[in-house]
Amino acid sequence: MEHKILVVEDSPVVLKVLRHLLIQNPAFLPVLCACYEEAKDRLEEPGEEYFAAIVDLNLPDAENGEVVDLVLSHKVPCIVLTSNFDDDLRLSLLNKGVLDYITKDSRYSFNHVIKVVERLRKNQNLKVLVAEDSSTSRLFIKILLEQCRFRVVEAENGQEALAKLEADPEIRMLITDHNMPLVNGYELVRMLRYNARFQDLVIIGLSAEGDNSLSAKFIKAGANDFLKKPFYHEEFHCRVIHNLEAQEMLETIRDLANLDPLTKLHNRRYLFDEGESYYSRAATADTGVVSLAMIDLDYFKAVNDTYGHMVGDDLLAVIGQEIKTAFPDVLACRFGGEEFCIVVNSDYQGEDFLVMLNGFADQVRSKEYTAAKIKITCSVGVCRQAVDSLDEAIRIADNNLYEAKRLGRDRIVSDK
Ligand SMILES: Nc1nc2c(ncn2[C@@H]2O[C@H](COP(=O)(O)OP(=O)(O)OP(=O)(O)O)[C@@H](O)[C@H]2O)c(=O)[nH]1
Repeated sequence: MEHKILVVEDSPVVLKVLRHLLIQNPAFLPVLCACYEEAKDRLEEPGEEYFAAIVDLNLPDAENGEVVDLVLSHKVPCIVLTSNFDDDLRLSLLNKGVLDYITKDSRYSFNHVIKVVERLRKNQNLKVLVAEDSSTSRLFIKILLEQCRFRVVEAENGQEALAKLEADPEIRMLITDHNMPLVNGYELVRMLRYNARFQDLVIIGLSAEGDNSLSAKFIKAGANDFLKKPFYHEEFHCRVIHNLEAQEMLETIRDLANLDPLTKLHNRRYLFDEGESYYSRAATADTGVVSLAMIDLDYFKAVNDTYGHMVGDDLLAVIGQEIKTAFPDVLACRFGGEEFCIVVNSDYQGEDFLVMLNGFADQVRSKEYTAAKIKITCSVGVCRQAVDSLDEAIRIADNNLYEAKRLGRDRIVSDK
């Protein structure tokens, strides 16, 4: 969906620069206005919705920042880009609810503005939970977050917060007060950090003024950051965004380390890191036998030779997707080349793993893939017996895969 960005600026050069930077992102459609009246007409046009506005304070027909009130009265997030830095003016603008106040002191200022708009676009897909028993405080934080286009969920106490986090995996950030009934903020953070599911949740604690030990306690329990109340909303925005961006960067690095870039399945390294725990758990916790399958595409070299390496890549990517769809929530990885590996617990989806593998092989055989309409089959080797380690399971499945190839391909060979 395209987002209209209103730009109100009397300098044609600045308008041109902002337009150029905004259109680099196809999600943005800049709407340029050279004066207050033009902006007013645009905003009042029926059915027009603006995602954000970038405004200059000094316009030929409105010299004292009137455009800010105009934009805010239409409930459009407003970013001020101005040539004069003035502390009092900055404070008064931030109090009005301006999202950011950026001075045109270098060419980096323009990039900063674009970064703010891009952040807003990402925020609209992110849910933030505010856990706070005071409704006034909760509403204040909710308004601050909604200004940044976050989707906000509320909880009145720690227990409700926990229930909402359990029920809604889309919540990416928790902002929690400490003094709450049932479960307090500090206990809530401790509980969450003991649960692997919430490792990636960004947590910001709120501590009351004068309670110096609480902020440290929050951090020790696993919060990413804390804010002392009362806080200035510029600091609030900065901390929220910085912590979110740090977490996003961490996830990107983790993806780069663990995912195969072509198929988006896990890579071999991840299989060896995680797969062993399936077998150790099965041995110690009596969770049933783990099954492992090696899936190898047949005569894949011929695909490369006939259609070229790029088409071969496309085919591998689409087969990766097929595996993801056919076996959701399993440990599935690209083992190497045109070979894939799947590890499942015995209770996986309550279905027989061999039946599922047969269904998958039937589906691959019946389809035509890529623009070149390629027909392909796969051979599968399976290990379903109880073994002590991942290495042992791979060795058995690999032998069975070799046997499937030897018997003519397009088949599944399993040890039981
Ligand atoms: N396009 C593409 N090809 C790859 C990639 N990785 C490995 N291959 C090719 O996969 C082919 C595998 O060939 P072989 O090991 O002979 O296997 P095959 O042709 O599938 O024959 P069988 O396995 O015996 O049925 C080779 O041509 C590799 O170059 C990749 O990332 N992209």
